[in-house]
Amino acid sequence: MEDKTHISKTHFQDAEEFNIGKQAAYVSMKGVGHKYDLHPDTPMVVQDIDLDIHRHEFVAVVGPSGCGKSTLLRMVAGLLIPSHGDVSVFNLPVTEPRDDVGIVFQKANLLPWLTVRKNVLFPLKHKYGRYSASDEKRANELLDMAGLTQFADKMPDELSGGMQQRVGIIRALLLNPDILLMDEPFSALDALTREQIGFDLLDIWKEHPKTVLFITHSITEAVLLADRILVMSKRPGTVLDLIDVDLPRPRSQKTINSSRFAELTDLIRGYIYEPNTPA
Ligand SMILES: Nc1ncnc2c1ncn2[C@@H]1O[C@H](COP(=O)(O)OP(=O)(O)OP(=O)(O)O)[C@@H](O)[C@H]1O
Repeated sequence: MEDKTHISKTHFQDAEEFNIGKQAAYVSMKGVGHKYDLHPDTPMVVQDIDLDIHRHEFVAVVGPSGCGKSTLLRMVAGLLIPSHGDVSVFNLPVTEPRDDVGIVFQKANLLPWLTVRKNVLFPLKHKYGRYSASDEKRANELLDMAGLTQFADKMPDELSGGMQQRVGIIRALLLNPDILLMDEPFSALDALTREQIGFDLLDIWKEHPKTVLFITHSITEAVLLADRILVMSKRPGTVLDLIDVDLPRPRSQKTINSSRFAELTDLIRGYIYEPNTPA
């Protein structure tokens, strides 16, 4: 059996060493573009993307459907190598998925034959062949934080969609990634659950700070959650603006009702619903 302590240190040492240079970007995209088919006549999907995401920053990406938001995330995740430009994590080119980068997708994809707690612990078990009592304690703490303690021994199909998505987030957090990539994680949820789970995510993020790249269709969700918002044009997706969300934290329902919140959402709506780029 592999020695987990050793593995963890090896995988996470880039982040640890990188922390020395605190000003440097955890995630960096320089001149990034991509086309899935390299034929000269095939148009780019995304183009000329420059973005630095710093330690513990929460950056959301919004843009019209098909503008390449998920493509960007997949490049940071190491699931896709850009055809143009450079993507780096901790100043290292991204060539494959990394253990210190967690991903949450639209569907939680829980294993239906495992309890909630075992689902959360599954990546550790899969990676290291076992998990420790302290891993289990941490899983319980995170489940508690997400209000899921009484569901820990239930099977996934006994949970609502919102609960399943919370479990997916906790599962990603249990590996303690330095970077969390979230690809429309709440888009399958109803509006009320979606808003509540957004607040839950902010609580978890406050207790367990991560560098977050969050893809969403929802302008209000982006403004509620993020420190900065990358607004993309329609395909080929380029950067229309990178907006500082100067709303105080902690954010609450009061934030949503504030005039500044309305100004920021209006600004982004203006970008997305105006014909910024030719069809
Ligand atoms: N594996 C692939 N092969 C070929 N084309 C792809 C592939 N994945 C995505 N595309 C195309 O790239 C474009 C951007 O897709 P992507 O999913 O990144 O956009 P998106 O902004 O996340 O979309 P949405 O908001 O609708 O989820 C789309 O036109 C899509 O059809």
